[in-house]
Amino acid sequence: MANIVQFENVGLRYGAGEETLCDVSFTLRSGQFYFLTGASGAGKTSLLRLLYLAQRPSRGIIRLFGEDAVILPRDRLPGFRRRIGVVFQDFRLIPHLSAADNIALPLRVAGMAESEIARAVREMLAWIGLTERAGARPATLSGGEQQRVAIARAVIARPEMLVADEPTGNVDPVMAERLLHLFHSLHRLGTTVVMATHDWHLIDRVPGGHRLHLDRGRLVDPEPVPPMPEPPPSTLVRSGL
Ligand SMILES: Nc1ncnc2c1ncn2[C@@H]1O[C@H](COP(=O)(O)OP(=O)(O)OP(=O)(O)O)[C@@H](O)[C@H]1O
Repeated sequence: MANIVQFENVGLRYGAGEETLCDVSFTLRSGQFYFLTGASGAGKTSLLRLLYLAQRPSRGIIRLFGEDAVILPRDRLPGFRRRIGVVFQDFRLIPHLSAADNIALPLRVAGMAESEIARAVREMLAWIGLTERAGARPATLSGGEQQRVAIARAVIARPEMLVADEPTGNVDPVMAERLLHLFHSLHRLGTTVVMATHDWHLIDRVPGGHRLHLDRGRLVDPEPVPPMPEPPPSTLVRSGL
């Protein structure tokens, strides 16, 4: 199995002061599912930004698709970025475009014929269960619906790697489960998935999934996933249990 990403002693410093990421080294293998965990402020978004080439490291080596990504000339960045689908924490859907046009965006940028785009978008809308909302603007969609549109846009051009920053952060547990199912189905098709999450219990839902854990900017051995908390006693009384 090929290595798709290699970080060696990567450090990232924003301005002066402490490094936000320090001596981060890991390898991601093609076709695997990775969870990136860590407390708020541990550096998850920063690490993902290095991964999808939105940010260069302050030091260290990053190899992406077998090439040195740190010294990659600027004109080769777009080609590399097209191989990576990104689901942003805040969705970043274009407000004046419909759900269908948001999803179509990567294919339009790539210059695909409109008839092919229409077919691919139809398939994507069906896959995310939003066929009926094809013409809706993002502001009229629920958080979970916007999230699914963002996922469809990230994967429509069949990226080799999908990077998602807290994709289940703003949705209820049922929607979180559905979104995870979408990611899992992509993983089964061979896409490498990297998902930052606070939701430790999602990790149990992906058999064979790997975990990278950040603690204040350093990758450390993850502690075991804590058991699901008991409901507060008042709910038990109310439900007569
Ligand atoms: N552009 C930036 N300029 C300066 N500092 C930044 C910048 N982006 C992030 N930081 C700082 O880097 C640290 C790590 O932030 P980051 O967003 O990577 O953490 P995170 O683990 O993703 O947090 P969360 O779970 O809350 O999203 C924080 O202290 C943050 O304030």
